[in-house]
Amino acid sequence: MFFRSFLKINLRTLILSLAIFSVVVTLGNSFYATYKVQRTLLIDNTLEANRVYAAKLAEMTDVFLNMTQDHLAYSASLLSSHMSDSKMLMNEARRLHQQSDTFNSVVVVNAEGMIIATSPQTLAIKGITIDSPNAQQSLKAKKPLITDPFISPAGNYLISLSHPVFSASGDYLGYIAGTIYLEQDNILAAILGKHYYNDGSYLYVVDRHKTLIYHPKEQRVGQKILNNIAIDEVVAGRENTRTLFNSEGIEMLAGFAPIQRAGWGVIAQRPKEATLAGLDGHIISVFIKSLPVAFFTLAGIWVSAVFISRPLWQLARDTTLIDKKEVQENISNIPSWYFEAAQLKRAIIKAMSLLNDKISQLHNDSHTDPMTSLLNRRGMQQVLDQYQKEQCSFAVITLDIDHFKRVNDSFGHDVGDKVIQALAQLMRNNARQEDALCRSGGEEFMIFLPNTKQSTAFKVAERLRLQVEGFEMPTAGFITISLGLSHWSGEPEAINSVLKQADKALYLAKQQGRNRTITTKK
Ligand SMILES: Nc1nc2c(ncn2[C@@H]2O[C@H](COP(=O)(O)OP(=O)(O)OP(=O)(O)O)[C@@H](O)[C@H]2O)c(=O)[nH]1
Repeated sequence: MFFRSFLKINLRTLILSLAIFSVVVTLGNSFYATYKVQRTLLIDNTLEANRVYAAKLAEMTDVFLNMTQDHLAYSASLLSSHMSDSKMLMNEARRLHQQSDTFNSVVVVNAEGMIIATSPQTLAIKGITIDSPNAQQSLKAKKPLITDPFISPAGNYLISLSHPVFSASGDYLGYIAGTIYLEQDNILAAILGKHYYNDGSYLYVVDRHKTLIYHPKEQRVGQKILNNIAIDEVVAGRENTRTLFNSEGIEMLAGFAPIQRAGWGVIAQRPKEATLAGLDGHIISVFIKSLPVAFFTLAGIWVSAVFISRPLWQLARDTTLIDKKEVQENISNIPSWYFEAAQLKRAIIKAMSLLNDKISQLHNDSHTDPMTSLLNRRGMQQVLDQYQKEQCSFAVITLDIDHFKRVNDSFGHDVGDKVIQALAQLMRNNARQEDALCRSGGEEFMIFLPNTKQSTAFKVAERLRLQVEGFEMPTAGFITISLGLSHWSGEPEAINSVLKQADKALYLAKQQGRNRTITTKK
């Protein structure tokens, strides 16, 4: 069923459908590929931008920590011969504290762990011996150190950078330490704590134990984060990018880098949704911009489809009217501008002319007598139908060879045939172009003379009779014919009755002695 209706689709529709299908598939595929490429590009670029940003901050933090350690080292060298000079200790602590916003406080601790100088002095911890494990890290280390975050005796959440103080003879005398409060303003907070994103992006810093040191949500500072692949990697010292879900289940594009000096990690991340937010609009604008070209392409295809299919369509249409007279000329006039159409047109024209020849030959064969090439009874009937249709008056002569049996009997059938053919030729010689000659039976003939008066027809009959009489037939010699004549002047008289009258006249001619022409009396 489908196949049958499929066959009825015309070539133009087929070309158009195929072209539209190809255009839609190609465009759709291009949009999909563009979307995919843009999406991957946006994600990769964002991941890379976050990694670079995190790496830059990590590098700046490393530079800052190195510089800070250098400052502490310088102070430690100044204090090595003045650890018992409390005024000197106090002045150096103040200088270090006040020269920049690096430290929130500075303390000097002796080898026994007792705080012997502070700045600011309001700290009120001078004389206290430190006992918390975190605070004791610097004492035990006896080398430059950045502590893990801890809560100070004064209740601040901080980290401490310390440098040991040795005497000229190399004895350990204590250390000088600067503290950086993680929840207050200072240079490190300015580097790591303040960022100006407004699209849901943010940055945070973890220490070597995966504890948050800086985070935009201050309440989360101090929280330990487990099950975060970015944090796992960055504390292992790797700089990389990752797509992950944050604690709120939001998909994030994270770039991270370690701060080598402290063993911390900086993680910069942006929501994937915010990254891709503009992409749909971008693709829609690409689609809208490509519409005019798509429209003109389709219009071009449509025009081409019409142009290409027209010759074939015209050929197909005209071949369905093959029985119409003017079809061959119409087909010849079809402009077939490409090879296949031209070949097809040529083949159709050739087939049609062969067919017409064959048909007219068959028509001739079925309407003529093969021996004499005169009309047979079918041909005669066609002529009569034509006269009747056109109301064309005519005279009819029926004629018959006299004693033809004798010819056959005396000379044989072949000679008889030759006589019949010779008589047919004599009839032809006597006839006008418009006369119709017919062999109506074995040795019986009829001559139809359109638009001819009975008297004229009589003269024609007599002329023929005399010619036959005077003509020597091959082998058989001389013969005679008898003729009967009648006339049809149009309706209402039936044509058949006119033929019967002619037959009757012939019969009379035979009866009256043969070799004569008899006209019917009306
Ligand atoms: N050779 C030959 N003979 C034919 C043909 N058709 C009919 N005949 C013969 O024509 C003869 C007609 O004979 P008849 O009907 O007796 O008439 P006829 O001998 O001509 O005598 P009338 O017509 O009375 O003068 C028959 O012998 C047929 O066999 C033909 O095609 N060829």
